[in-house]
Amino acid sequence: MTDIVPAWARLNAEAAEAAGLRIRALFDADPGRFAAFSARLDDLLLDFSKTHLTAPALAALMDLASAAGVEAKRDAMFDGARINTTENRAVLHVALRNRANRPIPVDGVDVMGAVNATFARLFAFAEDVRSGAIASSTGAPFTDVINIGIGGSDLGPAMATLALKPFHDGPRLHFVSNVDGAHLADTLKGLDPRTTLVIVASKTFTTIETMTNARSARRWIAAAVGEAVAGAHFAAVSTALAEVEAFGIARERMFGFWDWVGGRYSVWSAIGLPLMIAVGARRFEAFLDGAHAMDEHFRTAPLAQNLPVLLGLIGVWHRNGMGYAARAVLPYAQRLARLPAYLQQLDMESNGKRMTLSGEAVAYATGPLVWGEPGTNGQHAFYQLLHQGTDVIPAEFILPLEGHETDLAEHQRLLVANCLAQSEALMNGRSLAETQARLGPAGAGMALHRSFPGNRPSVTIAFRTLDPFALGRLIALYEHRVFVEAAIWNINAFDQWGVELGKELATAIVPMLGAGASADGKDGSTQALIREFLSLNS
Ligand SMILES: O=P(O)(O)OC[C@H]1O[C@H](O)[C@H](O)[C@@H](O)[C@@H]1O
Repeated sequence: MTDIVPAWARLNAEAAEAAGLRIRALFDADPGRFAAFSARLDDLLLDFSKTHLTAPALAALMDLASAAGVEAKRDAMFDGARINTTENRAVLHVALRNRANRPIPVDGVDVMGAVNATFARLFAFAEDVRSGAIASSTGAPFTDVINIGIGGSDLGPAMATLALKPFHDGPRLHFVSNVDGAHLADTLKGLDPRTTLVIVASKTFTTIETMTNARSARRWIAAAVGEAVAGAHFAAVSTALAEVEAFGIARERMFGFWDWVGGRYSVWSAIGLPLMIAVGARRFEAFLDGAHAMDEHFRTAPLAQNLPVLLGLIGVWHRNGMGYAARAVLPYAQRLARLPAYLQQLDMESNGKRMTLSGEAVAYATGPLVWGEPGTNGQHAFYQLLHQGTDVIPAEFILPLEGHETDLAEHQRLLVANCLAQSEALMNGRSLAETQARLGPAGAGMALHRSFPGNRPSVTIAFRTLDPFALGRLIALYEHRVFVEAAIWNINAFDQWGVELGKELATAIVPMLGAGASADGKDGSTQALIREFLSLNS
């Protein structure tokens, strides 16, 4: 293992050199560039040739990975070590898709027994809801399922349910997360409480938004079917049995998971129940199979061909070497519309940290701002800034090559052409001279406005088609990329203390928005905003 300090220094030196290069020139100088700066796992292709990375820079990144102990840290996660040190927990979302049933002991007990038993219950429940064997209190099959949850108890199943729309053959799915009453009200409008199943999904079963929405949904159901049988319309996904029972959901309608599954890593657990109901148990298993394929690849492939390692190193290269503060995630697939939001939680809640694992302030930048929208929509909105703005934002294009709409093949060609055109345009730009030549003398005054600096990096992740297996594999790729970056930054990717302060203050402000409680002691702005609210709501 090399020492980390010289490894960082070497990376920075390589980055300083590479920053002076034109990406396009790297292709001109090396016909083998694509082969050298791409990697694949079956049909999944990671193309990082349209970046400033050079062979010595990649070697420096590999050294950094080794100096940071990425492999040992990875193995510790897969072996069930308590790597989430600030919460003293193991991190074992990989156990949920451990399809080979490799024993994974936590405190000496193999977790796979509990995992498999829980899946057996979940799959039976999901299939019974789909077939109507588990029916509503009226005896009619459930036509609609509402998942009430937030953060990791919403984004995963909501993202995946949309992504796998062509595979839906169960009841309709709806997701309510925001405590804004508009979310619940708009969702309930048009639904029949007599044939609606509500899944209350909360790891802790204390999250204020979820519990508030769940209580209101319960009133809506009970008003239609009666309090005595309202429970037939509920299921719960949680790690907190006592809280679930206190809410009035029967033990047999509760599906558990474990403290070693982080919220943003929980789509593979019982939190995936809505997806199981939408697409069925077999396809959910294919989703797990895809993640397992990526887990095995991450666990065993040499670092230089290891997709999550490479993607993580590219992240470090852009964030630390090149100094870019953001990255755009741009899926060229409308059904991946919620993927950027999902990745925002996965990435920013994991790596938005400023303390090292040993409790010192980090001396380098950590997690970037992650944002995006599907293409081609984004092209007509914010790509202007990507092409001509003053900041360079590396883009990650995600591209399923085959669409499901075979009768709309022309759409797919247009979609793919646009994706390829964008990475080409970002890299090549259009020089002032070329712009002048194209515009001719008449357009001389416009040439500066209409030229493109280019030399803007991007990565393309392409695969055959968006199906359950490919989605599972893609999400696992991103999970492990976040892991690799955290390993190099020496931070804990698995806690989220940064969300607590706001929750605490909100709880204290709630009474101040009702009658009587004093806002004394609050700052002038907060007091004035409270008065503003009270003047309209008293
Ligand atoms: O599942 P729950 O316990 O309701 O938590 C829901 C979400 O809220 C928390 O504040 C965390 O920021 C998230 O990581 C979590 O996924």
